[in-house]
Amino acid sequence: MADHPLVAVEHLERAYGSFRALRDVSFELAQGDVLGFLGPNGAGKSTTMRIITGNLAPTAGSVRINGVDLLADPLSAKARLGFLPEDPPLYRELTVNDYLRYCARLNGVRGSRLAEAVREARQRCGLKQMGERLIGNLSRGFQQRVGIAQAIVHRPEVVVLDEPTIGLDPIQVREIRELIRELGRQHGVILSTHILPEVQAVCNRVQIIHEGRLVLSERLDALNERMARTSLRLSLARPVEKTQLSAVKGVQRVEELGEGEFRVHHEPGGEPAEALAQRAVQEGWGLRALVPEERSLEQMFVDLTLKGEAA
Ligand SMILES: Nc1ncnc2c1ncn2[C@@H]1O[C@H](COP(=O)(O)OP(=O)(O)OP(=O)(O)O)[C@@H](O)[C@H]1O
Repeated sequence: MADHPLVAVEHLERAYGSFRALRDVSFELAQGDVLGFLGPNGAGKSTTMRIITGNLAPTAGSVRINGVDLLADPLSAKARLGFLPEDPPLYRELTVNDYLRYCARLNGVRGSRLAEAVREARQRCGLKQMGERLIGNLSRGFQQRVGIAQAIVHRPEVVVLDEPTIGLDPIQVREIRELIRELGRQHGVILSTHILPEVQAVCNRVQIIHEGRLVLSERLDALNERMARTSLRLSLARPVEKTQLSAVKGVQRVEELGEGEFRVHHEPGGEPAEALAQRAVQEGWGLRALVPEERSLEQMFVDLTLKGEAA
């Protein structure tokens, strides 16, 4: 089944009564992908995650997990999936080993494979020494590791993580992010989060959902390239016409921001900063500042979800 995408979502729709929470959502996840799934509150992230993990039926559309249709063959499709919900279903009164054994059995791991599966999940999640500890006595960070261990104990091809670093301290956040990167080497990972730097730290793809529609789905390296500098912020002490600035070599377009402030747009890589500085000195424009501007993921998120701009 190596030729299938790990996850293939096609034309997903979900209505709650007359409200359309998802509209024609389609995307794929490939082996090695760590996909950051972003969206403002109420955009449809949880609905999508619940459908993909087989916990909610779509109104229309299909989901295939490594080629297996989730609706037609849910048991087989779900065996290929691991899920860490926002509130992991941990049994505080069980030891880590007992809990992981229980989860492995629920996912069809039996017999001699059981002990090996639990040992491997513990090892991969940094819980090697924690097997006999009660879950209720572990720190929040270690409990989160147990939550991730239960998601991978049956060696699924796809791991879905919902807000995995919420409520952790900065050191624990770093450790869990490192673990997610590590998971990406052996599984396809879908990571739902509100934390944009988290996406930049661990994901190779990013997807933004807004009002039930995907408004961005892109590789992070391509997105970073697109967000690379394409404008300069220029501040001048004396009055200057926009046309004088547009005439400088390399300038594509000029926005007047008021009080001697301008945004000067240019081609990626074709920065006209030097030419502008020279002209400002020659013409006595009173150059106060000339600073490259970068579009951040946060800026793009705001543009797409607040202002409804195209990316
Ligand atoms: N059972 C339900 N009945 C009616 N409307 C619902 C139901 N579940 C979700 N919705 C609505 O569907 C939309 C999408 O909800 P969803 O929980 O998927 O959003 P989300 O992106 O996960 O938001 P958040 O980040 O706040 O969890 C929201 O407008 C929500 O109010």
